Amino acid sequence: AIWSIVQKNSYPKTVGVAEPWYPLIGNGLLFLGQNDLKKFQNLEKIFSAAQEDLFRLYLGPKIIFFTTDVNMAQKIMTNPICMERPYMYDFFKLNEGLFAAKFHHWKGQRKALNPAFNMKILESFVPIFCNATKNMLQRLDAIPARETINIMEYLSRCTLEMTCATTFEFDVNDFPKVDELLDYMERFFYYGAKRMLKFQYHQDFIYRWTQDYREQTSVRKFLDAYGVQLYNNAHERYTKGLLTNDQTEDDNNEGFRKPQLFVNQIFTNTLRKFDREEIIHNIFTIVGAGTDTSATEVSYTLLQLAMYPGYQQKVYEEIMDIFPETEPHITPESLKRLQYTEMVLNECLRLYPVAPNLLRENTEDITLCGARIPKGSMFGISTYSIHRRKDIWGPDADRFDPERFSPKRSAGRHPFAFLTFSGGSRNCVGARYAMISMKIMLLYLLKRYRFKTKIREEDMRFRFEAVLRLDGGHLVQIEKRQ
Ligand code: HEM
Repeated sequence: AIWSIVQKNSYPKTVGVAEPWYPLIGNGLLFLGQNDLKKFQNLEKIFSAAQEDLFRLYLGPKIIFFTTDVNMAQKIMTNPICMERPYMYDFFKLNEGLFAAKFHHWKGQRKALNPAFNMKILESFVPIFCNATKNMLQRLDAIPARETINIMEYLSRCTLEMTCATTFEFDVNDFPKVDELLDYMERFFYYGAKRMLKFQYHQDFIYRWTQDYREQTSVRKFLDAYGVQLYNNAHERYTKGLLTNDQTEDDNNEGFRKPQLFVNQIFTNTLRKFDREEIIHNIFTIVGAGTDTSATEVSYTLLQLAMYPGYQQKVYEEIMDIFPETEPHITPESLKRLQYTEMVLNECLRLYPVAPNLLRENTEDITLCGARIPKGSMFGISTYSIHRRKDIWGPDADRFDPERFSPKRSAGRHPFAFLTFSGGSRNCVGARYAMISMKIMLLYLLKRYRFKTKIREEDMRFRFEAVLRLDGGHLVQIEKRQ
């Protein structure tokens, strides 16, 4: 107890402390015994009350130096000595993949995999995105009129189909238990995020005795068996010379490029050799990072449009104006013309950032706000709070207003004011992939249906999970357009 008091007072006042704070447990009372809803609310209360650019949150003896300030966020996220992933990312057990990898490991991987998300490759994915969306429409068509559905369930199945098909040419519709697979993936990430806020579970030797550990392990076993099967299959194709990195156009089909699947990129990478473990972890990373995220953001967007029929009509009119055909010709270029739709999407990405908090670690001592912070410390950037700062977004920052992203109002905005895809070189590698696929989903969905909801913006409550989860789900009714 004495040591924790000494530790608390060893920093200057410029680096505040979240309250309530107690010796030994630090800010633990904000989370101990609280449900996921309350945990989220308590964190947000602290963040919105923060006066200092940098303040400390104590999970027991562990400190996280949090910020809700854009300049501080930029300082941390662009500093090469703050690119490390803290130990908490180990809880996801994907350390050999891009998302959770330690800095020395990550650097070479990221350089080698950046080209796997270039525009030419993304363009070759467009038919896959369209097909997955059309399959979703078929499932939605079967829903009786005026029935309330959680649209997220349909969207996550659709994005799983997209990520599996673009990662390793796997059609999830051939898999007899797709819903089980989705459920397992969601649960796997859920346990990782839950463990982050349970500091008493941070030590492996304690966690190993918990029910959560047993459940996370059984979920992982299921997913691992699956990952190994996929790896073996891809490896066999690779040894037979069937995985190539060929990006030339198909002679018989003008303008058509064979989709350059992620697995091809990784097996045939000329910049770096990936071993078996790295390939399996990266496959899980891409499918994991690309499925729930895009589905969540499109769900929030549809819900928001259902709340505001005027905005929905405006997006619909833009879509019909640019893509009036039943079978529109879609390219990343033509999607760029959906400017109002993009403003709406960005506004939803601002209000509902899928990762409400980002974490980093420093590999060398650093001085911030006059305090010397030793290497190996943890930093937290609250994107959710930055996105709702009234000094940046105006007094109505909590309100949905797509005009905030008009070119005029965006001009001069701080580059770290909008962090849904994170910032600095450890940002989201799939951001363009996500934007293209999300626009395609919105395009088809809004062309076909009108969305309605009984949910009101002020009633929305969030749960602390791996992604920003809406309590009660994204409940909407769909009405087929004539
Ligand atoms: C709307 C959709 C998405 C959002 C909001 C989003 C957001 C993010 C964020 C915030 C991070 C950084 C986390 C951090 O700094 O700690 C991240 C990392 C990452 N994302 Fe995304 N993401 C989305 C879609 C995707 C998609 C579709 C893919 C792949 C197909 C993807 C792949 C990744 C990967 C591999 C990383 C780790 C990057 C690295 O550490 O180098 N994401 N994403």
